[in-house]
Amino acid sequence: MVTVKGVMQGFRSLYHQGFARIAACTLPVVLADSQASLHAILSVARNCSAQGVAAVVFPELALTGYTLDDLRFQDVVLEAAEVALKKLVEATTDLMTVVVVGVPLRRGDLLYNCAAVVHRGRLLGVVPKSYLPRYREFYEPRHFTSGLGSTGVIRLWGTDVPFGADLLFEAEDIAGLTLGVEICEDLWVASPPSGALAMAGASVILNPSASPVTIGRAEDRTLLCNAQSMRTLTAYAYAAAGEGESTTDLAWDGQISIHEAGKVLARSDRFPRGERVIVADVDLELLRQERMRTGQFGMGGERFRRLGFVLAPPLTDLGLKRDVARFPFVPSESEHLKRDCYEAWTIQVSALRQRLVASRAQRMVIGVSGGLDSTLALLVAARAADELGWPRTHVLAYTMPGFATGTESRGLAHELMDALGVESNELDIRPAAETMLQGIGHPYSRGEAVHDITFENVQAGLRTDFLFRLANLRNGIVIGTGDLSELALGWCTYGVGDQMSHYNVNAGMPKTLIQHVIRWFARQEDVEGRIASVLESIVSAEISPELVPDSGQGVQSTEQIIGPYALQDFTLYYVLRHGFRPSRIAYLAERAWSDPKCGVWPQNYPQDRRTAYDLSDIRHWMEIFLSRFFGTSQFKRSAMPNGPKLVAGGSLSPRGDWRAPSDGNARAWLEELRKNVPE
Ligand SMILES: Nc1ncnc2c1ncn2[C@@H]1O[C@H](COP(=O)(O)OP(=O)(O)OC[C@H]2O[C@@H]([n+]3cccc(C(=O)O)c3)[C@H](O)[C@@H]2O)[C@@H](O)[C@H]1O
Ligand SMILES: Nc1ncnc2c1ncn2[C@@H]1O[C@H](COP(=O)(O)OP(=O)(O)OP(=O)(O)O)[C@@H](O)[C@H]1O
Ligand SMILES: NC(=O)CC[C@H](N)C(=O)O
Repeated sequence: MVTVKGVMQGFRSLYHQGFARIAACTLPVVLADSQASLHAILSVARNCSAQGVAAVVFPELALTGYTLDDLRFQDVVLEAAEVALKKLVEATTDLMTVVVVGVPLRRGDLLYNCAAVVHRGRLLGVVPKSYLPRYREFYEPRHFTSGLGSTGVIRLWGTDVPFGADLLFEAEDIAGLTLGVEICEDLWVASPPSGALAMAGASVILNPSASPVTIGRAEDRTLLCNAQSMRTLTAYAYAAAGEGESTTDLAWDGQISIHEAGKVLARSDRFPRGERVIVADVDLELLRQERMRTGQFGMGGERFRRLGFVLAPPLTDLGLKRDVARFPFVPSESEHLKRDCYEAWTIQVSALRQRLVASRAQRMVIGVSGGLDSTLALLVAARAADELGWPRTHVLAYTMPGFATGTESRGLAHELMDALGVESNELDIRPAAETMLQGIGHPYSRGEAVHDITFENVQAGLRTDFLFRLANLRNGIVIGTGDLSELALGWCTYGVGDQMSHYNVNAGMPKTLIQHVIRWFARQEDVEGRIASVLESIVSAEISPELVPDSGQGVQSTEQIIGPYALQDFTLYYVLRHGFRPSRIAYLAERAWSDPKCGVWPQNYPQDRRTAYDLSDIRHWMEIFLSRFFGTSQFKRSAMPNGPKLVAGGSLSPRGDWRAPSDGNARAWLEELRKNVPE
């Protein structure tokens, strides 16, 4: 990709970052007055071009109006439409935007319902509608011929223009921007043309429509657009006719929407008076990445003709017209968040229940620190016990204070174990830790204040050792607590340490989601007030491993060492699910995180944690993420215990979602970050 003046200049350009700006428009038509419609269409197209829009779609037969019935055969109407189309082509010479507009066109002795694709003074091609509805309120075959399977040219104003259902419009200067067109009913059939267009490479489908409104039809359209964009892994822009269409027997609501891989990116109000234009930046790199993973695209491309055009978009900062979630693992919409919490929780409980049955375990053993991870794991264990009809006392919970255990977390651990009615135990690991430190000749045993990794890992290791031996002693299995974010960062003690367990219910759980699941659980109707209140206290506390004693500078803060989980989970999501370049993730992170007043925070997210991160924070913490994720921590994941995948963003199990060499390095990622992200 070319940039204006070196790479850094393009950093904030949406086109440089692999997005394309797409628009859909509905506008009042004047029936059989192509000149008036042309005027309105041109004014929107000019506006789109000024905003850096790559392609805009207008409704079906927008140049004449859809509801002409037998007037469609009137020569005066058809000639005026051709004249208007010619004027439209000429008027776009200086516009960057590809204009897709519906128009009836004669080809030989036949009439077709077409979409004209116009760019910078050229009619790139004409796509005829394949499926003509003839049921209920529709009579299209009375006038039009189906374009299904058609290929060739159409002669207009003395020149031959590519014509057919086999056309793809390919931007030569924008990687991954290939446009395909289908028209209204084409989307409603069992196998829409956009399926084959996408398989052949179309990444953006534009659909000019004229869909009369009846009760419930809006949802049907949304369902179809979402499903088709998901199935074809495309962006799908839909524009339906509205004002000005005849209401003889029908009415028109002018629905417009832009979808991407199953999600609505933009939509406008329906039944508008006057024109409506929506604009969204579609993620071409995301679509390419998703397609590459499925390995099914790129087939059957030989029977399509590729018509090139040069978009030449500005590579300046045009903003980004799409929501970038601060927390990709946590939906901000409250009903959606509740649903995800329920799903995560239910998956954890059911997976553990199955493992308990299969392993014939009679008890569960778990270390409870009073922190987030072990709290969630304990809740899951207690519910699994209930569902199997076990007494709660078969959950053997151990709090195991070490050299740096705070009184607050210890207190919370006891309150939680008591409130849940599990078997509550306290096991002081310090005597054993002292023996071990002495045995290995650690300076701490000689009275020196050396709190190094060995000092930390002796404690984490002994806790695990105790839990495993207790499991042997009491016919149980050890329930793991380490979460997905810790696994990503290698933030756990390997082997004889919290990296290991018999079954880890949290292995697929991102840190940023855990607090929401615990809060959601605490607010369930059947949860006792006492349990709810201890859970709220746990969720509010600072995240700390409590392995190093407080030397007067406050409690050891995990996030000061490995970075804010908010940012690290952001990077993790895009690395794991989409394989994006670090600089692109940094660009997205800046959009999501630089202004705390922008966008929606998840419900109940504490006000005092609503922070901002600027690009230099993002760059700094991403270096740490990349070094740890690609450079030093894979060996811990390669040997991780079993546990269920939870989020669509991915899991890190080498048997499930993520395989990587245990002796890799982070150089390529760090270089890309340093080279392409401004300091
Ligand atoms: N590729 C590779 N293949 C095989 N072995 C490899 C290796 N790379 C390093 N190693 C070896 O692995 C060892 C390092 O790994 P490890 O022993 O785990 O130790 P390490 O990763 O250095 O330390 C564990 C870190 O996790 C933190 N932690 C521990 C426990 C709980 C929590 C929490 O908050 O939840 C945090 C703790 O504060 C510490 O910073 C070294 O002996 C090294 O030589
Ligand atoms: N004082 C403790 N008593 C019992 N178990 C502990 C204690 N400290 C740590 N553990 C066990 O080791 C795991 C990892 O510990 P750590 O507290 O260092 O960080 P964490 O991963 O943030 O977990 P949590 O949120 O549960 O504290 C805990 O989930 C818990 O199972
Ligand atoms: N113009 C059309 O092809 C309309 C048919 C389509 N089933 C709809 O209602 O949207």
